[in-house]
Amino acid sequence: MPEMFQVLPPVEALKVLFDQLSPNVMTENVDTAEALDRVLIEKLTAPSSLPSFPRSTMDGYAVRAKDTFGATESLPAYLNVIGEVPMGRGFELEVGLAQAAIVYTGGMIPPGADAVVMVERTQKLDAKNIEVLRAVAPGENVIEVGEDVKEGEPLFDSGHILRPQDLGGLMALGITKVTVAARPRVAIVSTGDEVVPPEQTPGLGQVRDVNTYTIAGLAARSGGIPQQKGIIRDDYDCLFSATREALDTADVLVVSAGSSVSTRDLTADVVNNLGKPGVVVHGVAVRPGKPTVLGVCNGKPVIGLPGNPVSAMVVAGLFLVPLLWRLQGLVKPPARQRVTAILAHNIASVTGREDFVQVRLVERESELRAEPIFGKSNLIYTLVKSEGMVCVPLDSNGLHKGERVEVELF
Ligand SMILES: Nc1nc2c(c(=O)[nH]1)N[C@H]1C(S)=C(S)[C@@H](COP(=O)(O)OP(=O)(O)OC[C@H]3O[C@@H](n4cnc5c(N)ncnc54)[C@H](O)[C@@H]3O)O[C@H]1N2
Ligand code: MOO
Repeated sequence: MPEMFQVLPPVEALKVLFDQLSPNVMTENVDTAEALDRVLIEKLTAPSSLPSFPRSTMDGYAVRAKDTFGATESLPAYLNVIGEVPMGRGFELEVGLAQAAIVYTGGMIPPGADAVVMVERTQKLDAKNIEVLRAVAPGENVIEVGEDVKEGEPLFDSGHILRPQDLGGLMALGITKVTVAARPRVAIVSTGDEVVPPEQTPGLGQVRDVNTYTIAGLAARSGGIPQQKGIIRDDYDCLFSATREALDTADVLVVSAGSSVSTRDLTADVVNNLGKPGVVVHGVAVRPGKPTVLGVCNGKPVIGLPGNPVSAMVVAGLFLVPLLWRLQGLVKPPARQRVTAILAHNIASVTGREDFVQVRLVERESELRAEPIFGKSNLIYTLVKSEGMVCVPLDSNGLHKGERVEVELF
């Protein structure tokens, strides 16, 4: 039996892994239309101003503001209508003294005009003449050239994660292609003689594969492309050839189970033989998830997850998620949503270890309560029934009922 491992705090373990990786980020040029949630790897500035022509924000009449000064219902200004500004086209005529042009919302303000009177603030005298019942100030109801964004203005820094409104903003400027980080391909290999595919009815002593799917989900949410490589027997040669093949076409390898120290646990040996330097961390000061393997094989990161479903999910959250963002050029993963809640029960821990406890959030008397869902890490429905996790920090020996805690939401 091998020696029980030396555990490292999670932050240190992650640093050991990152220190072995190249800082280079793989990029690709993609259609902006397809770039939602991708990490931008270029600095973008506006190639032109928006809007590129002055636009009306109202349906009404484009006028020279000074021609309306002093106008009231009892003493209106009289203006001559010289035409109608068509939508999507320019307008030849200039609006001169005591003149107006019909304009619609979003239409171009014609030359000479500097404001728009809303149609309901006017009265039609005949086909060619109107009364203006209220004065407008210069610029009123007008969007100026560059009011949205000015030519040359910085838009996004490298490292920005593109949101729906960003895609719209880029398209408005005609930026139809962007350089983004390539999505890391994450090969997921599950091991275990007892693990069977979900579509199979488990025999005595067998369980359906859970981890492949929770890990694939986490990887996809972190910008990765999961590659599900199936279930491999607890046999060194089988696991070695399956993981070597998987690594050939992936950027990251995740092995579920076999990360502990029994004779059946092959992950560490396999990682040591897949490439240099092999295992860089075996054992992390975290519960659940202590028997974790982190390695690098010829430049590619490998994570050996403990097989218990809760442990696999916690460890993937601690290492796979930041790793995938780091491969996409982010030093830190985007902050997860958090809420503050009152802890409903004590959570025991010991110093020198981070504990992650799943909690259900319940609103009671307009206060949010975090109810820990205790259970063995071999379960999956403790995770399914919870909304987030509470972390008991390394230097704490527990959290007390009634304490305010931060809940990191799933
Ligand atoms: N003597 C010791 N035994 C164990 C220790 C220890 O320190 N000393 N640590 C325990 C802890 S903590 C964990 S976590 C597990 C880690 O085990 P392995 O990573 O080696 O994984 P297995 O033993 O193969 O599996 C553990 C458990 O998880 C189930 N499993 C595995 N794969 C899947 C899957 N894809 N979907 C669903 N469930 C899965 C498997 O059936 C086992 O029940 O070691 C403890 N033992
Ligand atoms: O670490 Mo095990 O992961 O506590 O269940």
